[in-house]
Amino acid sequence: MSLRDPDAAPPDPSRRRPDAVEWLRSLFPDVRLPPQATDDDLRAALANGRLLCALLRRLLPGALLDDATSDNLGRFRAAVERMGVPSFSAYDLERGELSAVVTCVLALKDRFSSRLDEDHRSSTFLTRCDSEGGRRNMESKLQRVLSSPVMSEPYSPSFGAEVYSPSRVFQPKQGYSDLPGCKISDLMKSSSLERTACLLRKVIVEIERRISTQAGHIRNQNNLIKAREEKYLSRIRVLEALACGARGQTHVERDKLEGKGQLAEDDMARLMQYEEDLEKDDTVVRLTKEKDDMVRLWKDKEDIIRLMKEKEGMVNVKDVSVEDTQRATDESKRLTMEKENITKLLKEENVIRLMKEKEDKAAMKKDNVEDRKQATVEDADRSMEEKGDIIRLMKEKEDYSNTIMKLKQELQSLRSSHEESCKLLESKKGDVVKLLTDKEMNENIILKLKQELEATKKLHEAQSQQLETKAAKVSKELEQRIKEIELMLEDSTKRRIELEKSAESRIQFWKQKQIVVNKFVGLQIKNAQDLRLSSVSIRHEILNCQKRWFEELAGLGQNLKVVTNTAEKYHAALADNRKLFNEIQELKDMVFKDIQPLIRSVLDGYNVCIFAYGQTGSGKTYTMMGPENADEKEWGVNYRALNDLFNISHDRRDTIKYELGVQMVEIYNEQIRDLLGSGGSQKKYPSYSRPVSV
Ligand SMILES: Nc1ncnc2c1ncn2[C@@H]1O[C@H](COP(=O)(O)OP(=O)(O)OP(=O)(O)O)[C@@H](O)[C@H]1O
Repeated sequence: MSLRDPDAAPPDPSRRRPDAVEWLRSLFPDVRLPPQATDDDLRAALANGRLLCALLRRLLPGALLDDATSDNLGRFRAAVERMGVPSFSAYDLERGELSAVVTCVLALKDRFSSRLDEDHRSSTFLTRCDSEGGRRNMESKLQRVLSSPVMSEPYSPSFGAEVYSPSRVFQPKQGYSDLPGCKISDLMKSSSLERTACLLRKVIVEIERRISTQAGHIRNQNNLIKAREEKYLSRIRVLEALACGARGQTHVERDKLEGKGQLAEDDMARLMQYEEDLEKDDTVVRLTKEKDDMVRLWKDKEDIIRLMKEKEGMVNVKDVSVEDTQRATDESKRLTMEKENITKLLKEENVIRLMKEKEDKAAMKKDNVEDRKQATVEDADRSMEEKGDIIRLMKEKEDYSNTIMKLKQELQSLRSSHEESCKLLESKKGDVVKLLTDKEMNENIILKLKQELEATKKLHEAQSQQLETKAAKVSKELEQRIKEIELMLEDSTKRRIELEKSAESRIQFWKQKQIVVNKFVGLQIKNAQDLRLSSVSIRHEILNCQKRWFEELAGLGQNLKVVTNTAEKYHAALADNRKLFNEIQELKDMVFKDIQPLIRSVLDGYNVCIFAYGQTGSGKTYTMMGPENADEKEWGVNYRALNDLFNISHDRRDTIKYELGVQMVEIYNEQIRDLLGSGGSQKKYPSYSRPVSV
């Protein structure tokens, strides 16, 4: 913890923002913050709160407890408020004055800047000690220990020089003092439990060291107070002696004056007054007061010694409770009060004694006044000279009084400083009690860890025993296996020899077989050569055949060309025929007009025959019937003839009644077939020599 000199002058207000900016830049070199940053620059850098959170994480890992909140600024402000560092409002950072923010940053700097240096040294040490993956874990544990109340230094000027250094935590003591650094590193690497125990042991050592340092400080202060006390006691003794000497001398002078009886009445009265003044002089009172002061000093000393003893007792024995301390304090107060009462009584006794002495002296004075008057007159001249001596002594007395006043002031200042020391001791007492409770807690933790370590050790021993037995068993098995393997090796050697022998015989066999195969191969080569010759002749024959086939194919191609030409000619002829036939068909009304008188002669009783003749597909049926679904214009000769006959019979119906009958036959393959009769298709006529009537 950084300690600030309370007497140091406050920082220059104009330097506050640059100081804060410089510090932030030194901690976070990558942050976008120019050296001469303005308020706006600083506001922009700190606005989202990330830099502030990073700063707090760097200064005190684990300070940001409220991780559930996503508001970085809120987390930072809550953390600094918990730490007792002056905080600021969100408005200050957004739009308001930045002085509160700068104050907060500088307060953190004051508190943690020296710790950062130590952390740097600590991280260097840790890097040296442990380069494994567990180093981070170790660092975090160490940081937790460093940030615990046990390890935090009390904020006291007397401990300013005892700034905590993490490297001192690992400074071995007692059982580890003879271990080198690498050994400690090995210890730390050995296991996490041992490492934790080692770390806690070192923490305890550090706590003990601090307590002993505090005890040393208190002892030194006690010695200092004791030395001062002795010095002032000796001074008081000297002053007391001087005061007694001055009083005795005054008495002697007065006795001389009275004895001579040479002083006048007023001189006598002055002397009496002087004596009374002497009696009333506050020297005795002052001395008594100083004595009281001394008594108080003794009391304070005893308190300090008692506190020291209590603290040492607490440090060494560790079993003095707070209740015992309170009881001892009450006892001490009671003793002090009794002592004060005794001192008061003593003072009263002294006063009574002094008053008695004064009364005795006054009585003696009255008895001897007459004698003294005479003696005073005789010694009047000498008394004048001695009066000068008295004045000198009075001056000396005043000097002594001044000295006593100065000493008194010094005593007062000493007392105030002593009271401050007492207050400091009281505050330290609280710290020591806190340290002791922390120590007890740590001791409990260590005890638990020790127990765990013991349990782990036992488990480890049991496991190691199991492993040893297992290893012994495995070694036995391995020995047996080696023996078996040796036997197998012997067998394999024998087998190898046998195999070599059999291989030799087989080689002989294969050599003979090779000769036979060589002969067979020679024969096969010869056959292959013959086959090659025959294949050459066959190839020649195939080539000849191919040649012949190509010639035949060429002849066939020419024939095909002839056929194609013929077919083309045929198709052309067919088209010409069709053309001619169509021309003939166009002349078919014309045909019916030619045969119409012949057909009408049937009505006059004549037999008529219309006979179509031609090759197949030449259009005989078409000429006689016409096309299918033909209209009147397309009718063939038959339809036209019948239509004409029906029209004539219809025209002649008044005069002549005609009966018309139809018969259809087919002549095919020289057979006549009735097409309209039932089962006519089966009815065949033997010949068509008989005339057919239509
Ligand atoms: N003048 C024409 N105009 C159009 N098509 C025709 C003509 N003459 C014949 N045809 C057609 O030619 C084809 C053969 O004609 P059709 O049957 O009359 O010949 P066919 O001499 O009676 O044959 P078959 O002796 O084998 O009975 C038919 O499909 C017919 O329609």
